[in-house]
Amino acid sequence: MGAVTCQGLVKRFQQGDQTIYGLDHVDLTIKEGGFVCLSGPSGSGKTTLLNAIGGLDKPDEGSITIAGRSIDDLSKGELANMRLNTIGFVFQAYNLIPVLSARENVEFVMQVQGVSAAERRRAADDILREVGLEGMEDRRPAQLSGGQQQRVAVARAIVSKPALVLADEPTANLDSHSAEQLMDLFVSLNVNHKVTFIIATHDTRVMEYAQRLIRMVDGKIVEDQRR
Ligand SMILES: Nc1ncnc2c1ncn2[C@@H]1O[C@H](COP(=O)(O)OP(=O)(O)OP(=O)(O)O)[C@@H](O)[C@H]1O
Repeated sequence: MGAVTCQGLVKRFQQGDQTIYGLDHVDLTIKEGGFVCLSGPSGSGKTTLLNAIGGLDKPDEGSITIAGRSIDDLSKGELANMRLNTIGFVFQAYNLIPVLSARENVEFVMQVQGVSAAERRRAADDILREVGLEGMEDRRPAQLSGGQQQRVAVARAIVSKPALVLADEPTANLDSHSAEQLMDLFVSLNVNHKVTFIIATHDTRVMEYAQRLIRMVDGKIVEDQRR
């Protein structure tokens, strides 16, 4: 379900009178259940690639298939639906809603999906326990540490059991212990639920977990290493 195919992706950005290639003819196939890290220097196109795969930013050229379905011609509404039902996003900035508790933050997506209140609560509490936040369900983000907030963000991203998780620098603000816990959680979802992971990172601790390490430079894939 979580397979991804990118063919001939090009994304150009205009910076003054210069054209920058965020993506420069990227071809990439990731199988269902893949655990892939994107590495490369700052500005090499990792976020641009995640945004294209997640349907957040349309490439200028090329085509993308997610879970066997082309997303090239989807409307904004259809893309939003695909994100809601197929993809979990984990960003460096946790994007939690400050006035909501951890549980309410996790429930929020399910509310949009139309899940009943009782089922939402059960699923939110289950996933918060799984990420190690039992007993903290009623705390607001400001009452949690950075690592704990990141785990709420992860719980929110995975509560609906997406086929694909896209993570952009998920450990950037985490201490070693929290980073390790987060990666163990990702691996267990990958192994037990066959969730496909694509993780953009500068963090060598994260790269050690990759089945496949892709290196980008100037919008191009320059190395694709399978382990
Ligand atoms: N909205 C934008 N407008 C103009 N240029 C952009 C935009 N988004 C990205 N770029 C440019 O595209 C290139 C790729 O950026 P991208 O954010 O994908 O890199 P990255 O590998 O994720 O970097 P980092 O590791 O710093 O997060 C960079 O040169 C960046 O300046």
